Amino acid sequence: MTVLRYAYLGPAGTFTEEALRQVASSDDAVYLPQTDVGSALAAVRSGDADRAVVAIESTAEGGVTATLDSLATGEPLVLLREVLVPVQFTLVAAPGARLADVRRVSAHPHAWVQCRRWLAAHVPGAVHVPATSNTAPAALLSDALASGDPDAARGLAFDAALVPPAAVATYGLVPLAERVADNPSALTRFVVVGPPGEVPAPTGADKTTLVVHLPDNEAGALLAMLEQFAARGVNLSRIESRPIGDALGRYSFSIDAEGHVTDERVGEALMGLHRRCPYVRFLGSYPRADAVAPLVHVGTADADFVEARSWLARLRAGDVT
Ligand SMILES: O=C(O)C(=O)C[C@]1(C(=O)O)C=C[C@@H](O)C=C1
Repeated sequence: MTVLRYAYLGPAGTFTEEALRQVASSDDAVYLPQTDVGSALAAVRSGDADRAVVAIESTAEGGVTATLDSLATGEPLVLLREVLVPVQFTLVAAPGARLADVRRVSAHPHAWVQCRRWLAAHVPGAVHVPATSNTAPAALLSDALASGDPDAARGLAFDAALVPPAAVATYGLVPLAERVADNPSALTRFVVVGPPGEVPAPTGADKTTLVVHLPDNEAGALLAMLEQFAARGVNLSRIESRPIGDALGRYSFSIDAEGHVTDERVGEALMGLHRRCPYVRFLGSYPRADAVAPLVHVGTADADFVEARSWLARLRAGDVT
């Protein structure tokens, strides 16, 4: 059995690691924690890892821009699978700390956004100390407590940290508050990313992710791009614009479409994009985590496209009956 190496946002205990556990147990795979999403994807590009697991979208923030931007440029990578993880936090601090004394809270920027209202209500005026991941401050606090120096924890840049509930035990920390979240149903969507070369087989409930640039200075170019999907009955579940970065006003569209590249309607939409748009990057077709099959509208099933193509072939052969 090939043991795959997975790069992901560490240190241990992140939600990303929770997503990775749904994909491969640490008994059957090598876990390679990284300091950021860009490094996890770079490890796949350089061949130091076989796969990366990265957050791509959350109910709080929408697209994870570090992931979207890294996938949109550079050596091509493809998405192989998606995984959903419910997200709630535990506020941790050194033993003996009181919620009323918390002035500085360390948190990943996405965690901060997901808990903003809770923080305003329970630690009003607390300053955000940004962290590179949800467990980076947990590791710092744990090291400070383990050092045996009673002043080490006081010397940290924060009084408390928002961490994934599972990280509390991993780092031997004390919870100050649990189930911290503005939205108790918050979800983060993660993707498993690999080098190009394989497209997961269609399941009937799939997603296709694309990066599309529009022609410059063309009125209605965005509408024309969207029509490629609409005319073929392809529903979009996410579309967002990201700056291309070379000039103001130039944007790249990151798109999740329902369906698989082998579906006729998705294939036809892709051909339309290829004809109309200056740049289309295919980031893969993979099974939907919720396994919900798309609604197929009248005239957009595979058989409808096949039949329409043979009708056209008959017309071209002079058969107009
Ligand atoms: O995986 C983690 O724990 C992270 O720190 C990253 C991340 C993210 O990038 O969105 C993951 C889940 C939460 O939405 C907040 C932060």
